[in-house]
Amino acid sequence: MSDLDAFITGLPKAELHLHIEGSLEPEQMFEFAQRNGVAIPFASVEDVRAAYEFSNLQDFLDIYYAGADVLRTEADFRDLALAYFDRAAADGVVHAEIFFDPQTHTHRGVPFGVVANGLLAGMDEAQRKHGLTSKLILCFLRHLDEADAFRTLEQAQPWLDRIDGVGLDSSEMGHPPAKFERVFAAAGAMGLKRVAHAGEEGPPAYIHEALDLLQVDRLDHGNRALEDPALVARLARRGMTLTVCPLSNVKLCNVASVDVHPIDRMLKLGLRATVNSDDPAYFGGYIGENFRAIAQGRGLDRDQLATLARNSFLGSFLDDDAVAAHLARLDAYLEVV
Ligand code: HPA
Ligand SMILES: [Zn+2]
Repeated sequence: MSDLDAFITGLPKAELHLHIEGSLEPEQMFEFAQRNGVAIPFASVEDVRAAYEFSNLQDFLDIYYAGADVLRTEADFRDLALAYFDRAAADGVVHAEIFFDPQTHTHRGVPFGVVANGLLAGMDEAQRKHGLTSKLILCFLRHLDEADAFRTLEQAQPWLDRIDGVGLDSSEMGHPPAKFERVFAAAGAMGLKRVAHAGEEGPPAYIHEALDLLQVDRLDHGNRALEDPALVARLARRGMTLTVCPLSNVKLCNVASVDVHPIDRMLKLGLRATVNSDDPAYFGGYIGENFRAIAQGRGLDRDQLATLARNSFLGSFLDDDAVAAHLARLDAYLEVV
């Protein structure tokens, strides 16, 4: 391992943009398919990996929703979550705020509680096993309508003490944040944090809507804000956290390569950017790989990498004392390396 690899791995960090269904590795897809008696349209793990060539978000989503069909039982969701936390812990993640897509499961007959209880069991186990803390964010699928999102929020009621926020994901183009203004207001009134994918493929106007209509506490991706200087200034002034996902941006053809990724431009513009893995099983790497890819591609130095890690704690939904404790641990690490 090079010095830089070791520095990145040891850097305490939080992951703020991770779809747990997107951590389903091909090997696990076969394992779950077999134990649940589910047929999958692939002959081998290599076949699955070969299918992961995407030219846009929708290409990926089609295969991602198909893959999720092997997830049936509480044990599946627990094992899925724990496998992610094992990898995250090995990459120096000490806190993770993970997304789940309940509608992907309830629409095929898997009850909300099976999903939530399984994930929560995995989260509890990760805390015992690794000391890794986590929070759960319920994402509404934006290609479905708002009434469906309201039904999902209703189904979540018994678990709201263990769910920290709501998010908005799936096909962005043609499904602007405005479509979900009322359900986000309802979630906010319940005390839930609010985040939304915006500006991944969609225009800067969608980011304005996420801020103005959804009142988001954090912005997922946000890359296309760079096209709108007034928006950049607004985000910087507010200290809005952007959960940037470099390998995802490249795999979904939103950025040509990590060599031209705008992560350092975002930092220079005063944006509170963070590095995250999005759907690591599909996009070629977990958070450590994302850090390494941009460090190499953009020649980031240790100070810039440390800023990205610091931003991950500042942008988390942890309370002030916990954030201060993580920042102190990060500073202590930077003192000794
Ligand atoms: O990268 C993504 N973008 C939008 N929706 C998603 N759902 C899973 N991953 C993604
Ligand atoms: Zn995402």
